[in-house]
Amino acid sequence: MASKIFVRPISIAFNAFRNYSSSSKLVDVSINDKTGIATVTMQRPPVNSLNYELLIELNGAFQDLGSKKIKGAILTSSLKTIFSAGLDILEMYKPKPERANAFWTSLQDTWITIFNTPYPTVAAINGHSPAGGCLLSLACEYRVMVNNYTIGLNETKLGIVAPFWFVASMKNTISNRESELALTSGRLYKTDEAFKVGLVDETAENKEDALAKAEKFFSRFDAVNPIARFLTKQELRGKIVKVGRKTFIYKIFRKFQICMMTRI
Ligand SMILES: CCCCCCCCC/C=C/C(=O)SCCNC(=O)CCNC(=O)[C@H](O)C(C)(C)COP(=O)(O)OP(=O)(O)OC[C@H]1O[C@@H](n2cnc3c(N)ncnc32)[C@H](O)[C@@H]1OP(=O)(O)O
Repeated sequence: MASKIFVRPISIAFNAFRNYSSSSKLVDVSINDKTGIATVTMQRPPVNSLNYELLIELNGAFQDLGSKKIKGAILTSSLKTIFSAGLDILEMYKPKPERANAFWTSLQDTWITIFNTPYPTVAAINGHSPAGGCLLSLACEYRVMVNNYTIGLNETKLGIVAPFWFVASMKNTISNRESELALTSGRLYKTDEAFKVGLVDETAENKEDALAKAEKFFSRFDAVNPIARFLTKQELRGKIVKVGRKTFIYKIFRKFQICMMTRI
């Protein structure tokens, strides 16, 4: 039975391409019917800060793509100099418990969805990408970043403790040693510095260049069985997701509040 699944020809997996474009207020999704590559564009000016509504739309977009048999998906931003400024500060300022719960759940769900997609993913980071913005890119399988911007998990500089699954995402990408140095100091890397430590896989001159390089990444899977690929990805990433799910909002929230209070 299993071998039948494994020999399913790739052409069958990809024969469902069709012109597709869907634009909601905060996220635009388009699929190129020639290449089968989807582009998911965050469009929440001024800085694509991640509030509940944007996270819900992002999560929905990546989930929907799972049923469209695409070749891969690129996550990028419609803004000129910002990929994402991370979590919306207003969601964290004196939040109502229900909203805080829904917000936190939507963040974790979105991370899990992107981290676990059956199709390959690339972040085309066309601007600054601190904290939660960096997390989104870490959830993708590959990162191409335009020169002269910054990226990193800078939570400690803000007096915030990065949750376990933020840390695990970083450690899934760069070494444990570099993660420790980066996270404890809240380091934001310039594009070239991020490239040197492997936080980004390629640098780009501009957004077009980043998108072209992102598209090229998918071609390395042309001769790879998509199901075998996905099962391998799950094998590599599954444990991180399991532990991530156990991280409970109130533990994080309490740490955050205590931390913030000590700063006031
Ligand atoms: C519940 C459980 C909790 C649980 C809590 C646990 C949290 C754990 C993890 C936390 C993860 C996070 O992502 S915490 C968020 C971390 N994010 C950051 O530190 C980013 C801060 N922002 C920046 O560094 C910069 O703004 C940057 C993105 C580079 C853009 O710089 P620019 O000079 O181009 O633009 P700016 O003038 O600074 O910003 C333009 C406007 O956007 C606003 N803005 C900037 N960042 C914003 C943000 N993150 N959220 C909202 N608004 C933001 C500014 O205030 C400005 O508003 P106006 O003045 O009105 O125009």
